[in-house]
Parts: sequence; C-alpha cells; structure tokens
Amino acid sequence: MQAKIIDGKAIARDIKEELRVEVERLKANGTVPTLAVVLVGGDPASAVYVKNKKAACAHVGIRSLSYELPADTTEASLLELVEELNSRQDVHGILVQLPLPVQIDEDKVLMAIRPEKDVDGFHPMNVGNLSIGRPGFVSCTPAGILELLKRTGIQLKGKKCVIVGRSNIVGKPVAMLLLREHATVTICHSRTEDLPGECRQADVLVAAVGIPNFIKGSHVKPGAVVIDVGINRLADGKLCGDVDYVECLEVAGHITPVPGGVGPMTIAMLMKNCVEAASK
Ligand SMILES: Nc1nc(=O)c2c([nH]1)NC[C@@H]1CN(c3ccc(C(=O)N[C@@H](CCC(=O)O)C(=O)O)cc3)C=[N+]21
Ligand SMILES: [Mg+2]
Repeated sequence: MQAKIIDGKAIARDIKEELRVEVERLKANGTVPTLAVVLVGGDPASAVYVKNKKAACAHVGIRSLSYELPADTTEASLLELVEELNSRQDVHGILVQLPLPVQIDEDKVLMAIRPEKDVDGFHPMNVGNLSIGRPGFVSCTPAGILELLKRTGIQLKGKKCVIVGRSNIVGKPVAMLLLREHATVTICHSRTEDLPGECRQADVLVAAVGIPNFIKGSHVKPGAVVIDVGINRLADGKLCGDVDYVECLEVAGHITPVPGGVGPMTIAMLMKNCVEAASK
C-alpha cells in the first residue's frame, strides 16, 4: 500500500489562518506585530526564502521590515543594525537570513540578537531553554516537524525516532522536541556504523543530511513515518529532498513531499514565533 502523503502546505495554511485571527486581536489592542528581515548579499536561494517569508507576513498581517545589505557588509555594521533593531520598541522579531558572507562570524551575529526577539530560536539562551524544558523560542524547522506530526495524529510516546543529521539548526533541536514528547530518540550522522540498520528501527525517520535522495526504500521500516527536511536544488533547478521519494513511498506509512512538506511549515512556525514575540 502506498504511504499517506503529509500535506505540509495545507497544514501550514491552516496555521497561518489561525494566526491571522490572533494578529487581528493584537492590532485591535494597539500592537502591530513586526518582523525585521535582514538579508546580506544576493544568494539566489536566500532571496527566494526571504521573499516567501515576507509573503507569509503579508498574508498573516504581520508587518515586515526589509533590510537588504550588500555582500561586502562588515561584521561591525551588521552588528550595529542588530543593536538598533534590538532597541526598537516597534520591532518584535529579528531574522538574519543564513548563510552570511565569509567575513561575518555567524555565531557572533546570532548571539547579538536579543533572545526575546530571536524568532529563529538560534540564540544559545533559547537553545538552552529548549534542552532543559523551559519556555523560549524553538527554531522553526524543528517546531514545524513536530506540528506536522501532531496535526497528522502520529503518536510519539514510547516510539523510536531516528534522526539522520546532527546540525544545530535541525538534528539536535528536533531530538530535544521528540524527547519532550516521550519518544526514544537516536541521532545518526556521517560516522554512524550501520546507518541503514539504525534507520530500519525507526517508527519515525527524520532525514536532515543535505544529500539528495540519500534515504532509500531499504532504510525504511514498513509503515514508518518519513519526514524529509532536505531542500537540495538540482542542476535543472528542481527541488529535491534527502529522501528517495519514489522508493520510500512504497514502504512508508506516511511521508512528507519536497517541496510542500517541511519547508512551508518552517515559515508557518516563523509566523507563530513572531506573533508570540509581539504578544509579550
Ligand atoms: N535565519 C534563518 N532562518 C531560517 O529559517 C533559514 C535560514 N536562515 N536560512 C535558510 C534556511 C532554509 N529555510 C527554508 C524556509 C522555507 C522553505 C520553503 O518554503 N520551501 C518550499 C519551497 C521553496 C522553493 O521553491 O525554493 C517547500 O519546501 O515547499 C525552505 C527552506 C529557512 N532557513
Ligand atoms: Mg540542513
């Protein structure tokens, strides 16, 4: 039997509709939720994501302020902009699009954003709060994955979840979120011995490796939930996930497509974090 396709685009649309109502309420109370989006340089993929984020803001009713800086921007001037946005009362969320040009230390910039405005959830304070179970902003892709699982009715308690990829932005925080749901969590990576064997144990398999079609049908336990976090741009311009979709569709119980799976959820969670930032 073919896997059920989890429609991330539709679920993201539902979430944005829910947020629209909250934004109207905030506006009625005199607060216009505002996100500052900072883009340094002209990376074409980043430009697409930033455009999508601004479109989502417009849809939900969030005001977005756009800062497009040249590729040769210095670290000092970017930090100066972050400081200005930190101190502005009318700015609730700050997003500095990654990756940044080589002359800028990303860590330094992310640490400069006030944790209360860190709607990306990348500041060590928010990362730490997540890992010890305190409230704070959760980064958008991991939060989006959990929301997809919840709204699809996938039970996580006691289930075996295997994550392939150990990045700070996806692998590690998604592990923390799954643990919080009482799942048994394994994080695999490039040095894992017998990766296919680990993957085949998974009730929920999360692929975040950045290699097109890396997860094959033979990695998947029949009936498992397969979440594809990959966004690989192929030479022909098409988007491709980390999961071999055609193969895994025949084995999995549920699967997310690329595009239209985790990507739109990332943006919906960014909107959710902005609304939360503005509510405080
Ligand atoms: N500070 C920061 N925060 C981020 O959250 C952040 C970032 N930097 N840098 C890059 C990654 C990547 N990312 C995506 C967001 C939306 C889609 C998305 O909308 N994807 C659509 C397709 C979009 C397309 O056609 O290219 C989909 O999967 O259906 C993908 C990827 C956010 N990131
Ligand atoms: Mg990645």
